[in-house]
Amino acid sequence: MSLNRESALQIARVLTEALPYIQNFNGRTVVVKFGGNAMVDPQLHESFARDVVLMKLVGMNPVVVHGGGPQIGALLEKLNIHTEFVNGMRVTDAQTMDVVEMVLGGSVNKEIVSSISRSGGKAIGVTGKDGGLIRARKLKVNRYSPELGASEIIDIGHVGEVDKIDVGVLNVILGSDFIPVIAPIGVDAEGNTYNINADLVAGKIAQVMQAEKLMLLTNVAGVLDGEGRILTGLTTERVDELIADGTISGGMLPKVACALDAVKAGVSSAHIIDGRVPHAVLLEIFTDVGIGTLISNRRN
Ligand SMILES: Nc1ncnc2c1ncn2[C@@H]1O[C@H](COP(=O)(O)OP(=O)(O)O)[C@@H](O)[C@H]1O
Ligand SMILES: CC(=O)N[C@@H](CCC(=O)OP(=O)(O)O)C(=O)O
Repeated sequence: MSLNRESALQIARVLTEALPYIQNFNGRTVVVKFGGNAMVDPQLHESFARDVVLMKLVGMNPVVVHGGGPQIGALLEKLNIHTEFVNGMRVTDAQTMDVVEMVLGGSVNKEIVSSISRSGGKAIGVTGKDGGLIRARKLKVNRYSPELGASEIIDIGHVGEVDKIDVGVLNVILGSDFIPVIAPIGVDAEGNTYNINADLVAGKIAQVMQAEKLMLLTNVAGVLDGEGRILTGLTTERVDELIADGTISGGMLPKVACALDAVKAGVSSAHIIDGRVPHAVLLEIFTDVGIGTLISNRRN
């Protein structure tokens, strides 16, 4: 390949721009949540895997947590099983739980492991059941009832929240130089299985690992305001306002909540980024280009 001087300098500029980031992030943990929507496109899948492998090769510790909502939805539809969401969480009866476990712990998890391997990396795929990685408890969901004129706690079945993460399991995987790829399924002390929103798992793992960054890849440009404009930075106060006035709703609720919890608990920064942009992870980590919403713990 022959390059003219201008193009060669441009490439060199981009590479040198990455240098301080490579130095700062050396040995640091970065938790990346790969959403089910971004996985649907094979090219995005491939570019995501390459970004993660590159992070590992330059000395970072990427930890991948994945979703799979659309993939679960597709199998439920094939099986003629009705599904619905409350506050961004899938109502999960016993039959749905079986499908969730099959899809998240099976095809989705293994597809990510094999794309990382095709890109030259080494990954180990686990669910939260493996090694007792994710101890879960049943999630209590509050929903406003117009009939009662107040909020009520409703039962949405086998949906969990993280009770405890066993960091030892992650350290064994990371210590052997593998990239952990984690499906968001947990288990309680009695052995009951729970479906956990992947954003919540990513946020908790970032907290217990005291990660440098939590990155939540999604299918929108970031958190949007009422006019559809991207909000590049969000503070605790602003988030509260946007939830109260209904601007942040549905699947964005758990994302924003866990990003805030993570930064409050010591994670240096949390980002909600556009997973539809090829190499979104790479751009966020190694360049000055901002491609989503940065959530910080600052109060104005
Ligand atoms: N203020 C907001 N800004 C952006 N997206 C929002 C907002 N409020 C609700 N959403 C919805 O949240 C969705 C992202 O959540 P979700 O579908 O669960 O994504 P993922 O599969 O990536 O976890 C967006 O596609 C959008 O429909
Ligand atoms: C409780 C709950 O809602 N669990 C999610 C788990 C998968 C997930 O979070 O997938 P995405 O990140 O692709 O949305 C679900 O059943 O869809």
